[in-house]
Amino acid sequence: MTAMSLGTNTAISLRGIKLQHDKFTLGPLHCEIPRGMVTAIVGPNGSGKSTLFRAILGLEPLQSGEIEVLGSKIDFGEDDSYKARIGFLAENPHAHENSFTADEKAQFASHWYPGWDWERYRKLLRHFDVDGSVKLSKLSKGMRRKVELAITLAHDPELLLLDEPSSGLDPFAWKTMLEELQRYLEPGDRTLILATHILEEIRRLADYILFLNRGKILGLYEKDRLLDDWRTIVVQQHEAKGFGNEALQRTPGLQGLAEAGPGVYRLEVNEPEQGEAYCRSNGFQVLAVQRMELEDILSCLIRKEEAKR
Ligand SMILES: Nc1ncnc2c1ncn2[C@@H]1O[C@H](COP(=O)(O)OP(=O)(O)OP(=O)(O)O)[C@@H](O)[C@H]1O
Repeated sequence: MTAMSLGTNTAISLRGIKLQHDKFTLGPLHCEIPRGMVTAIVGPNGSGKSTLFRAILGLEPLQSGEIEVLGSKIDFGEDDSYKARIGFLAENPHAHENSFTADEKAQFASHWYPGWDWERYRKLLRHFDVDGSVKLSKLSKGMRRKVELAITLAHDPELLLLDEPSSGLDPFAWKTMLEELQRYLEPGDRTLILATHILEEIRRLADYILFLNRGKILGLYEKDRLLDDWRTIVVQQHEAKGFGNEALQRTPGLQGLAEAGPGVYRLEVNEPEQGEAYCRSNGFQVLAVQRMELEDILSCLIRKEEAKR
């Protein structure tokens, strides 16, 4: 680990990191994940979200590049004291912990984390409605998830990394989880990074969306900006001009274009005002303009990326 070199507004800096697993390559990734914010890591199955978490925790040797977390440069297998400031919830429970009860696992964690707070742990278990004296192997998947969440939150980490936190949770437990995460974020200086497929989680929690596809970062987007900027515009060509969409290919901010009927086109744009004005001034009547849902924006980004392959 080396001295502080990160800007105070950065929680994690990925500087050209690259690693390889058989046929899967993660990276090279360049990105600064903001501090004091919630970043959702979003991407299709197998895009590398869990691998990225493991790399951030120094559990994956890098082929190249470097990672800085909360001001500490990670040296694989070296000093890992920075981890006491992090809470990590893995995607799957660890089988070697099956014979422990939740309280026994918490006891173990309490020695490791200086900020451990038994009162907070017990409150979280009560709120999640789970019994800490039951062996982890005897708990249902969702119950065990709740225990793991309580243990991850009990030391009030500066940086919280959650890999698909709601996996297995029923809708009531999911709501409790959101409440607890919102409570965790209340002081305003906590950084939460979560990998998730649940769009409602992203809508409710995320400030930023880090979009991964096939081991590459497609972008780090400010969520509100993404939702404000992306629109679908449906246009119809004036008959006198004849059919053809060549002019539409040059629409400002064009991200996607499809024919929706004879002379009718559906555009996806991220410069809505300029895009609409351009269509009007190029012989198209604007039939509809609509904000896009997050899932449509994300699938458009993937389509664009796949088209490059
Ligand atoms: N230890 C490993 N050895 C070999 N391949 C691995 C290993 N870990 C991950 N992979 C491969 O790396 C790729 C990325 O996996 P990863 O679990 O990071 O994706 P993910 O985005 O978290 O997926 P999901 O959304 O399904 O959880 C996959 O192709 C996976 O098979």
